[in-house]
Amino acid sequence: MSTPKDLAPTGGERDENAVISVRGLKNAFGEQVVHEKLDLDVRRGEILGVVGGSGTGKSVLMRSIIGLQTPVAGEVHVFGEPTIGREETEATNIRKRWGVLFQGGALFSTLTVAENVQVPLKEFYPNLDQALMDEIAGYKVVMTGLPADAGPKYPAELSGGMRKRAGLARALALDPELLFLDEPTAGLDPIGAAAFDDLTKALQKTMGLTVFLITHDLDTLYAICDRVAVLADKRVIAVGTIDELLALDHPWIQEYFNGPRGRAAIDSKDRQQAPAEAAQ
Ligand SMILES: Nc1ncnc2c1ncn2[C@@H]1O[C@H](COP(=O)(O)OP(=O)(O)OP(=O)(O)O)[C@@H](O)[C@H]1O
Repeated sequence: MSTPKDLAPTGGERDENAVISVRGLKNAFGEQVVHEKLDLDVRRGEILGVVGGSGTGKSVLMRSIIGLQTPVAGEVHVFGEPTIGREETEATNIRKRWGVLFQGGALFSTLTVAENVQVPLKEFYPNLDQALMDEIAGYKVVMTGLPADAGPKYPAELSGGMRKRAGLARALALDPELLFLDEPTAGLDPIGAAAFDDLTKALQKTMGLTVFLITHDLDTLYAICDRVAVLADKRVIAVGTIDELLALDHPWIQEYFNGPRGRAAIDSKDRQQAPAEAAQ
């Protein structure tokens, strides 16, 4: 077996093809150090799954990348541009190019679905004609698999799965190149979760999206992630395909991927692939 060191991001020069590049990141809350010397590259066009035990700092990492958390030290580049300490106009120009689905959808409860989708449009393009905004919102609602009549509904009138899709519609409002998803399938039933995975994969393919996806969902990792980054010991200890990670001698990685749930996810993937291969 190899060790996590073999797949650990090495820092050093930024990869020119990386959409997100993190070097030497340190985050701390008082005495509690969450990240130390964390390096990570996310390649253009990939779905990168980000996993790690609860409290290892997956959400804090995402918040550092999108500028909601100011790190103690380190550098973050997105689209080749540094994101820390930028002037407001420069930061806005970078922010326009990504969309974020926060845990739970984070919809504004007093706004309808269509109005939620229009929030980023109004923020970044305040002079857009209302009719055009309605048209864009309607298109995004349908694009995420919601019925067209979901637009005028309020979040409280939607199921959990529909709320996630509405959050995704808002994240896609500005046709982003990069999408951040924080535990998108948490709380969904297995069929709803699989459908959301399919939607994410389809969007990645059709829009050429790069996706940074935090998840605990092993089925999601197997179904749609090109590579997986593992957070432990305050940094990314390894990043690679699941097969590459499975070959690593690390207790958490072995327990996570080779434990009962990991094996069930492999079985489920094998069952899904078998009919397709038999049909060939
Ligand atoms: N604003 C904050 N103030 C103080 N501590 C924080 C803050 N945000 C996060 N933390 C702490 O940082 C650590 C990492 O939190 P984070 O939410 O990133 O974990 P996570 O890996 O996403 O966990 P989970 O899988 O449970 O969602 C936790 O110990 C958390 O309590």
